Amino acid sequence: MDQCEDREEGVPPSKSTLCGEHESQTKAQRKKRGTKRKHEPEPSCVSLKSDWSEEHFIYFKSQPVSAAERARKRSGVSEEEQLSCCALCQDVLKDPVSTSCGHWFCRQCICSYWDQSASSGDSSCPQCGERSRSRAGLQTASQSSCVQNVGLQEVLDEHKISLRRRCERVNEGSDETGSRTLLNRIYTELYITEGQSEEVHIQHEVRQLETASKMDALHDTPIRCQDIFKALPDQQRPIRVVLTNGVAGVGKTFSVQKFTLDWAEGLENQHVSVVVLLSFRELNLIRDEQYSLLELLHVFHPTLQKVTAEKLAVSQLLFIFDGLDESRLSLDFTNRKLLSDVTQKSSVSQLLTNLIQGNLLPSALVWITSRPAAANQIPPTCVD
Ligand SMILES: Nc1ncnc2c1ncn2[C@@H]1O[C@H](COP(=O)(O)OP(=O)(O)OP(=O)(O)O)[C@@H](O)[C@H]1O
Repeated sequence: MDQCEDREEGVPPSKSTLCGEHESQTKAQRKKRGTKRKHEPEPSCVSLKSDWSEEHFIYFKSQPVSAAERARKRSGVSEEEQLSCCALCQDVLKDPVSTSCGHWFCRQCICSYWDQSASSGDSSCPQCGERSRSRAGLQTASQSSCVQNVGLQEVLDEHKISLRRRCERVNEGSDETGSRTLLNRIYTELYITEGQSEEVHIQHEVRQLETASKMDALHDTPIRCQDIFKALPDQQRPIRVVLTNGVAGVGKTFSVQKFTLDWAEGLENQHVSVVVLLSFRELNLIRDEQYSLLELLHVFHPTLQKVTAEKLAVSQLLFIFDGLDESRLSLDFTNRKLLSDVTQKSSVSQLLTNLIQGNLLPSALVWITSRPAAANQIPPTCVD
């Protein structure tokens, strides 16, 4: 029997997997309505589209280089040196202020400089010549870093809005009419249970269903999808990598969408600063290309274009990879190519294996969903 095919109706739900709360109410009814089968877009297409995502276009933009950066590169002076020394008096900065191009001066030095050139009405930067904001607009160090953080916060807020738009409406079952329903209106709580990762990996999908009722009560603790990264009382270590295993049509995609929507609406998991929602179907399209993790993020989530490698390193990220059973990547966890730099280019498979193993962004959370037949692609040792 093809393990990936939809299962018969009325079969008891499996444990250590994701199950409909009431079989009669969720899976069976859904099957009658007809579970939507996912279709893979043509690989030749450069626009990525899924049934629940907006259309994304793959494009690259070179990182904008600030005038300050250009000037610094030209002068060969390090940023630290520039920040500690006034370019006018060449002494240690006193009451430091920055011009709009990012150069630092003692407040008194820059004000006297502009006073001297007042006749020409000039308020250009003495260092790079760029026109600057007036003296009232000069910024202190704390104001300047505040502006940078506000910038990042704006980007993250924009990302939340974009994910909210993407997840708030869904196609129900096989309804291809284009009429989309609000996820919150139809979402029913699913029955997710914790399982030993070894059990999940060795079990055949049908055996899981058959033996569901006989399994150890220890694992029979229902978990809300929003709590998927919260450790249970008897769990000692934090949960970093989660693999959610469930039969076809049981609601894995709905769960990751609900999780993402609640996060984007500011309701749950607010300790996560960026959710990166990806499906293996989308990743298949670039499986032969070389990307860095940072580029991957920018390509699939254009709202994150302004997020730099430095910001990624200090942000709590959550990567959601939906539908491992649809993956055409060859995830080789024995490959010794170690990646630890988010700007290092590699194959998508290597990016994923390094991310899952914790070599790349060791503090990033990872959530993978799969039908049981494909779950053994992730070694049990990598799953918390
Ligand atoms: N929590 C839920 N509440 C209400 N309806 C649901 C829920 N989960 C799933 N459904 C219904 O079941 C259909 C299939 O769900 P979903 O695509 O999430 O399943 P899946 O487990 O990801 O399936 P596959 O393995 O085929 O990808 C949805 O289109 C929806 O109609």
